[in-house]
Amino acid sequence: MSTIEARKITKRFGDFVAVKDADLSVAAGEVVCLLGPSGCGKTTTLRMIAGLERVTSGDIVIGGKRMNDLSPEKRDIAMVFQFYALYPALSVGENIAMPLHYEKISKPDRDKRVRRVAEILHLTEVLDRMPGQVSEGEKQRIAVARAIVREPNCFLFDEPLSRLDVELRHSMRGQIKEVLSNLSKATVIVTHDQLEALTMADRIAIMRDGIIEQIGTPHQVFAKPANVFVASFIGTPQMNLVKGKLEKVSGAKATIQFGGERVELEVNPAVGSLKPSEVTLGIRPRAFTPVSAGAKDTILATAELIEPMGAETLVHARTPDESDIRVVVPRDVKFKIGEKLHLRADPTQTHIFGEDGKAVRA
Ligand SMILES: Nc1ncnc2c1ncn2[C@@H]1O[C@H](COP(=O)(O)OP(=O)(O)OP(=O)(O)O)[C@@H](O)[C@H]1O
Repeated sequence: MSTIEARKITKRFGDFVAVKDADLSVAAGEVVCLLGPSGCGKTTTLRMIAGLERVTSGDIVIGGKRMNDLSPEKRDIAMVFQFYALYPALSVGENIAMPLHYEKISKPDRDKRVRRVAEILHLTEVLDRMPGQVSEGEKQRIAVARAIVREPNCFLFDEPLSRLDVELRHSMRGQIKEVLSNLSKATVIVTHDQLEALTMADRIAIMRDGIIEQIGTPHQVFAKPANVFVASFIGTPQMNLVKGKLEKVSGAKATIQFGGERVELEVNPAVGSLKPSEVTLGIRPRAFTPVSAGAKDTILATAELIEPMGAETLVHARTPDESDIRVVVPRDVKFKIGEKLHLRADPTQTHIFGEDGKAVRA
């Protein structure tokens, strides 16, 4: 059974808490990405699962077995690091076969396994070459081939693509995802690149300051961020997060003072339980529709900077109370700098966060 469970794992370095009470459960065949800013504890979490770092408290359970006291080689996992070192004096095929030397496998079986993973990773053509004679993308695939050739219980990847250029990273994401989905193993990938997480993960665990803030599918963390941090971290351009004052809620309509205006917005019913208070409104840049002047319940803003982005245009605008907002419109919607925008926010993409920063949801 290929599963990974971290149960309330904590890691202290002296007085410093690098990871706090992290719960993570990865099913067989599932890819979970640990995503978060630098220093949030992603690598430490991965190293605790691998056994390269002891947990201060909590349990690591792999394949249903508690692993806390087992060394990395006894955990039946394969790790792929950012800096994969290939043996320069060995051929690609010999590099891939390396992990099998420690196992009792006959030479014909070993060759068969190397050929099979080489086929999966499209390396058959380069098996006889030396590492100096292959491209960076091929080197990365060799590192992955070396990890999967042993057929371990699960995989751990630490920033596997960060050394590759943008184009190669893009194609490798798809290739690694495809290989992993055919292997039915539990996999954890550490990354600080949200695009990598959104494209490769079945679920994403978003970390900040040693704490897992939210775990969910890429769609869940994007469409229903649990708090202001997740909302600000996921999505490009970043979600607009502006302070507002909730004045009253009646049914599905809330009256909110925001951007120098008093607007009535459609909200989810849970907002009805809030007392009048300071709130943070979260509106994705693509959730605004420009409407004509005089339309009701719109947000007024002045265009300050216009950035063409190909099929769309990013407009940086400022509300009368000096909040900066980003608005993305199709390329054919033209604005001039200094022009007044009247914006309607899509209620299904308008999030309300309470004073504690947590999303208010039904
Ligand atoms: N051996 C150690 N001793 C003391 N502090 C450490 C040690 N290893 C990590 N830390 C600290 O723990 C925190 C989490 O580090 P970690 O490497 O897990 O972060 P990360 O999210 O992987 O960051 P990055 O994306 O920059 O690699 C950091 O503040 C780091 O300085």
